[in-house]
Amino acid sequence: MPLADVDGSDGAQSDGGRPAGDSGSGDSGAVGSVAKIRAVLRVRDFRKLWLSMSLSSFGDWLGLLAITAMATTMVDGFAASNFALGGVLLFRLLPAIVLGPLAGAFADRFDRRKTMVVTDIFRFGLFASIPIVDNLLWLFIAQFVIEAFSLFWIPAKDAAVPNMLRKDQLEPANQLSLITTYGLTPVLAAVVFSVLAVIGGELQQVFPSVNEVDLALYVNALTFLVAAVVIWNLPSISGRRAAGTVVQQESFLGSLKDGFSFAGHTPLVRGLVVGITGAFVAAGAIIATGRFYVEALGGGEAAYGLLFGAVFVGLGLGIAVGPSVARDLARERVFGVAIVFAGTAVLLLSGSPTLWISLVLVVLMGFFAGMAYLAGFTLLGTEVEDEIRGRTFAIVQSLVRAALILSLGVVPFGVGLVGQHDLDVGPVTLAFDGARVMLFVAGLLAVGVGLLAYRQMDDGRPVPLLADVMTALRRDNTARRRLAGGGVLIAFEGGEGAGKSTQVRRLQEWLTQEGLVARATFEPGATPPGAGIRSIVLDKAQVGIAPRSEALLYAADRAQHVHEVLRPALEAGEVVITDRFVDSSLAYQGAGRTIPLDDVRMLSRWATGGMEPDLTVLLDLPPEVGLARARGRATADRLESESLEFHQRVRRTFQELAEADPDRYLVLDARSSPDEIAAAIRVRVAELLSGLPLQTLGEPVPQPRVEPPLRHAGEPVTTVAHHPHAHHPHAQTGATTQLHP
Ligand SMILES: Nc1ncnc2c1ncn2[C@@H]1O[C@H](COP(=O)(O)OP(=O)(O)OP(=O)(O)O)[C@@H](O)[C@H]1O
Ligand SMILES: Cc1cn([C@H]2C[C@H](O)[C@@H](COP(=O)(O)O)O2)c(=O)[nH]c1=O
Repeated sequence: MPLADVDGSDGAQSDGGRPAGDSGSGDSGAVGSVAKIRAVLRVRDFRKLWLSMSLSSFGDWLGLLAITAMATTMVDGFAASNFALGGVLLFRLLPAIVLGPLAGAFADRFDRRKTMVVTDIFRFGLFASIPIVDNLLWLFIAQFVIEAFSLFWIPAKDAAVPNMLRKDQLEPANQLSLITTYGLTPVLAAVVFSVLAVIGGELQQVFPSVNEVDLALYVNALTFLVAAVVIWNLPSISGRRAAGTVVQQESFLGSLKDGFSFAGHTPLVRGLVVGITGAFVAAGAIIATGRFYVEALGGGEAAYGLLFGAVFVGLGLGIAVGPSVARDLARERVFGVAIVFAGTAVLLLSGSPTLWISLVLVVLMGFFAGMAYLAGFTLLGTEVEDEIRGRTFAIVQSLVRAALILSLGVVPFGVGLVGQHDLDVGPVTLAFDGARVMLFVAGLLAVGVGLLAYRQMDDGRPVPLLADVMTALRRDNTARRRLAGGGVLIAFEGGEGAGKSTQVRRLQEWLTQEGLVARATFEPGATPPGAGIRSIVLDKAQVGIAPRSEALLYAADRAQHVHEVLRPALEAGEVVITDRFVDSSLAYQGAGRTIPLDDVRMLSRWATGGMEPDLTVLLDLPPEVGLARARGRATADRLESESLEFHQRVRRTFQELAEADPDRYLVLDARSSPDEIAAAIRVRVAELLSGLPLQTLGEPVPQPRVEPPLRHAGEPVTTVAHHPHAHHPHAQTGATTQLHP
């Protein structure tokens, strides 16, 4: 995959790219949509493509305004101008049904950059020819051919974008494209069209044959020429095709068939196709019933305009803020759920008694539709392989247009067929009409396809939807990991000599006896680079380490620990017990060394990618007692040698952290006997693990007692019992049954 040129710090496609909605850890939620879009725009090739795309989109809207104006003025009479207008729209939508899939196969087979440049040049010529030929028939033909060329351009572009960006950048990139295409450029085109109307009047005095419509069409034509030049200079659009690495063995028809077969047999794509098509049938029904519906509510032109505008307000909001609302929820789920909600809004709309309620429902409907469209579009980019992406996009685009034509054509008949009726229900008389009935049917259809899409795409996720939504809304990544079958992280914290190592070892032994895969580990020093860091930070001879350097050293050890030990083990569904984690940095470097706590927190969050323990056991002990225990064990290291006040600040901070989040902490008096402490820990851990899908040892496997790396001379300590990537021959995943504390 080619690397696009990046001006800023953001990389292009890399293996580290994570699909939108992937519930992997990370702090992505904290990054606002605007920042993400800015980051996407720093990718130079994408920025150029986006600019040229925006220009073409602006031209397209301007062209549509000009063409519709031209068509209606070319004929006389109300009926004829309506026919001309309908003809323009029909000739715009029609080619998609026939040519769409062919265009997709073309995009997958041929160099996408060349396809886009050639189609742009043709569109330039055709748009420029309309005012020159100045004839309604040619207008229809040109319109048809232009649309046909657009059909080759769109899948080539849609399929090329994922090659320019990382997977996690696709959603903001789609947000940007959709907002530009359906929000900014139509408004700009309308403004420019009005300006051209003024200029056109002036110009006509000099060139009588040129009016504002001609001018708009020439400007439009020019935008395609400029886009062709820009795209020609973007080789990354071609992807691997440019390097000639794609060997086409099958025939054109064969690849076309493959496209349909892929869309029909891949549950995710099938779900997307069903959902998007059904949603557009419903959307068509809403457009087709709009006028009748408003009339039935007693509204006129202004009310219709308001309702129409409300759809776009909703759509825009759904696209702009939808991802922030959905947060970490898998986009496969967002898609189906959003369509169901949009359908429900339409169902309610069919029974709405007043225009104001209808307006609110229409905004809501648009909002969920926008969310669904963005999620679906992003999934097509992230989940469909480059080789087949063009065809998949094309099939969806064709079906969307076919769905619109179908419902725009059929629904008005339905409205007429039902007519207007009064229904006597006891003492009340209910008025119902064709528009409401059609809306009701459209709503039902949307809910149905939403559910169908959800079922197709949910693909056996272990997490119930409600729990998934709740944890996503709470931004609780830890709970999300646990729910998704990831392991459980338990941290032990406390001052020197509190008994952490002792309890970590005992807990690991008990869990293993209970048949779970449990791993004990520690900070600092559980990885080879970490061991080097440990020897530096604990070495009393290192007298000049600055507080910030010390914080960075511990953070570096932690980042490696997460990368090499914690994350792989958690992803494998293990119970991981760590002797010290982030809180130690907050207590020692934050309170002890007096670095602002927020700085230490930020550093740790960066190092861990946002990982948090599911449970922290704090063994609380007056420092003088702990230090005495520790000193009885070995000579004091660099931190143990700090003053009593230092260790008191450390203790106080541990206590404050626990007080701030009582649900996540178990605070125990470390002066109790080891047995009492171990028993209390077991009760709490049994509660935490109950029912979770964790790695279990298929049959009892005697745990190897690997001798720990030396932490304190002569001290038996907890160890990484298994190599992080070691395979447990008997391990399997299953819901944890009752543990026996
Ligand atoms: N509950 C307890 N009561 C009395 N002594 C204990 C208790 N738990 C552990 N000890 C003893 O205290 C000493 C320190 O224990 P341990 O190494 O488990 O503590 P630690 O918190 O891991 O210490 P450090 O943070 O300094 O590594 C050991 O000699 C251990 O036997
Ligand atoms: C993780 C971590 C540790 N420390 C300190 C705390 C202890 O004094 C030593 C580790 O020694 P142990 O015997 O293995 O507990 O390091 C720290 O200051 N900051 C941290 O983030």
